[in-house]
Amino acid sequence: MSQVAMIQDYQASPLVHRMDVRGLNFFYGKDKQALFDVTLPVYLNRVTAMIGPSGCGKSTLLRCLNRIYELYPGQRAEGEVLLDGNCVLTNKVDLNDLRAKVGMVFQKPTPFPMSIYDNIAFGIKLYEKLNKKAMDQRVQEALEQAQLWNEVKDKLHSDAAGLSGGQQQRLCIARTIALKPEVILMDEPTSALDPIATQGIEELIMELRQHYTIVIVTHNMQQAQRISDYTAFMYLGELVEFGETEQVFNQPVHQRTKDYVKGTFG
Ligand SMILES: Nc1ncnc2c1ncn2[C@@H]1O[C@H](COP(=O)(O)OP(=O)(O)OP(=O)(O)O)[C@@H](O)[C@H]1O
Repeated sequence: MSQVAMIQDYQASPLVHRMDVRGLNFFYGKDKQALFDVTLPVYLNRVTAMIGPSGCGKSTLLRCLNRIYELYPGQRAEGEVLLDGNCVLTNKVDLNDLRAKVGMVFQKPTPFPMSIYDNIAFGIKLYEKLNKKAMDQRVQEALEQAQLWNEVKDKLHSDAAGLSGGQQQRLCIARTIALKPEVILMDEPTSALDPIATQGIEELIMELRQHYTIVIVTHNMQQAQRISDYTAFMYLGELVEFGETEQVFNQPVHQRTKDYVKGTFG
């Protein structure tokens, strides 16, 4: 199926809010405010792309969705990020549960220094006690969904460092999927990859949309157009425009969005 056909297919299913960001402000220390009153929905089984010039706050916003900023002292969010009706920014939401429900894939593939199999099993063991057969099955399912199984099924116990960059990134996606998350956050997941590996990851993202909700930060506007259903355009920490990708790129409402998507600035 062509990429365009795949996108149209998904838009037929009803639009459901999977997460909601409301009035979000973010601070690095006392002096630096990086997000200003950001409000947007994250729709179920859709890919949402965050675009905008360097330093506009895309990664900061992504990092609020699973509260990963809490690992760093002095970083603070105000406002609401709702998942299943609960605000994930409060201590009432258990951080381990949250990180399992909202998984993250980073810019550079970061496999653990262990075998392909153990890279996947490691995270599962933190949350569940599975017997060998169930674990084998879960590892296989995750690798199949990440479209890596056929390439690695005969070398599951080899070091993950021996995989190519694109394979390593698919392994990281498999590792995230293995925890059965509801939402997957991706921070420029293809920027360290060559064009062929990039295409593989883009096709994978469109497949994964059947089962997961995906939010991706990308610098690549063609990529945002190819793979996302919704686009958020940010500038200087503010959300300038949010809408269907087709509309944001072809009929942007705001002049600043128009200038950015046409490449006039940024
Ligand atoms: N650890 C930090 N301490 C202080 N300021 C930070 C920190 N990380 C990011 N910032 C600032 O917050 C703002 C938003 O940064 P962020 O990384 O979210 O932008 P971005 O849009 O993802 O940029 P890029 O596209 O370059 O990755 C920038 O002004 C940046 O300098």
